[in-house]
Amino acid sequence: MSKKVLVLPGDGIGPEIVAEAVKVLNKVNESFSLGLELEEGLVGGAGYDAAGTPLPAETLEKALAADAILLGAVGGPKWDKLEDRALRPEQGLLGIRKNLELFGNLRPAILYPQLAEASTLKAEVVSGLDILIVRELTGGIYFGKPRGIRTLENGDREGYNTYVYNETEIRRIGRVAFESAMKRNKKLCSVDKANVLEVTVLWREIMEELAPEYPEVELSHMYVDNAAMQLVRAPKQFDVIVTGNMFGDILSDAAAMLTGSIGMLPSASLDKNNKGMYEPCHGSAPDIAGKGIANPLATILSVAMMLRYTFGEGAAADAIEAAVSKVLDQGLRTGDIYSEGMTRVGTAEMGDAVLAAL
Ligand SMILES: NC(=O)C1=CN([C@@H]2O[C@H](COP(=O)(O)OP(=O)(O)OC[C@H]3O[C@@H](n4cnc5c(N)ncnc54)[C@H](O)[C@@H]3O)[C@@H](O)[C@H]2O)C=CC1
Ligand SMILES: CC(C)CC(=O)C(=O)O
Ligand SMILES: [Mg+2]
Repeated sequence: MSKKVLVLPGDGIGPEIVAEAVKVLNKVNESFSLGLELEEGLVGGAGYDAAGTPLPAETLEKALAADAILLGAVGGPKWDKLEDRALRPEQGLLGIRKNLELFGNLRPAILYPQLAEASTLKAEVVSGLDILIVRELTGGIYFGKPRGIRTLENGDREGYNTYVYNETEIRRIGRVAFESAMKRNKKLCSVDKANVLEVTVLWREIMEELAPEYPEVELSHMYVDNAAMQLVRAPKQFDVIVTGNMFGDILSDAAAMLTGSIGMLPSASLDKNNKGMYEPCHGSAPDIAGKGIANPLATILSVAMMLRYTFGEGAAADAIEAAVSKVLDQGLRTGDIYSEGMTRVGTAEMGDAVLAAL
């Protein structure tokens, strides 16, 4: 069986954090004899600069041929002035997600006990936090048509997007969420805005329709505004959350802070066969790019998810997660998770420490 990994560093801090994750991947590849073959590609602003498009044909070809993709992040101010939005770096990322049908986005928010001080919430509210946000990733308002900016007859300009989901899309992400809940604490909260948006009335109906197939799972529903509040009030009431593309994007950034930093949140974006793209939940962080201070742990933990979900290499994944825990035990902290008395380290030092802990 081929085991190809495509590495797409992208923009901003992307290349810095991916370099550390690749060191870790190479190390476990060797020590666990995983037989992975790595190759690199260009995406996002890097793709645009080299080939005039955020998703060069060669990158898409490599992505389709790969079993897994490791991505850093895309985008940044350098490309913000592009008038044609189809050429923005983010479209390269969305293009991969759509072309590869990576509809199932798993975003675990886990608080490492060593980081209780770094969480925005009090220790008693977050200790032991381990929740999973299941976000639909290839539909909803990020992809719905029509979309654009048009000029009306009166000369006013109008921006518009379409929030649409068909039942097939809802059912398949619903199944991912129910299956995840079955493997965890059998508690699933579906987040929507069914008091206002018909698309989420259908979302709620389909979740209810699926529920009898998973009688052990306790299904509840919550409006997204309340869910945002509950996440920062009492996050441990949740186990698995399932929601649409945009709500999941927003809620997962909020959940990140419960774990200390967005630099701690990994993700898996899976197709129906568990082929996947793995990336940190954060963006290209232009404000700290090039300074060597970004936290590489979300990307390193994304490698662990890749080994577990796509390659079924649980032991290698466990080893990476244990190594991350060990460096936190050693008191090493990048700036985003720093608290008094700890040792402040840069991106490469953190990566090297994980490598040594392996
Ligand atoms: N998956 C992707 O490639 C994503 C790309 N973006 C793009 O990234 C660019 C910047 O977007 P922002 O809204 O600023 O979000 P961002 O996630 O890049 O940054 C938000 C804040 O978090 C900090 N941060 C993020 N990752 C960090 C890390 N690993 N270590 C330490 N601090 C970290 C940043 O320094 C910044 O203060 C934009 O072009 C945006 O479109 C945004 C989100 C996801
Ligand atoms: C292009 C965006 C949808 C990326 C993002 O913010 C995310 O996936 O979390
Ligand atoms: Mg996001």
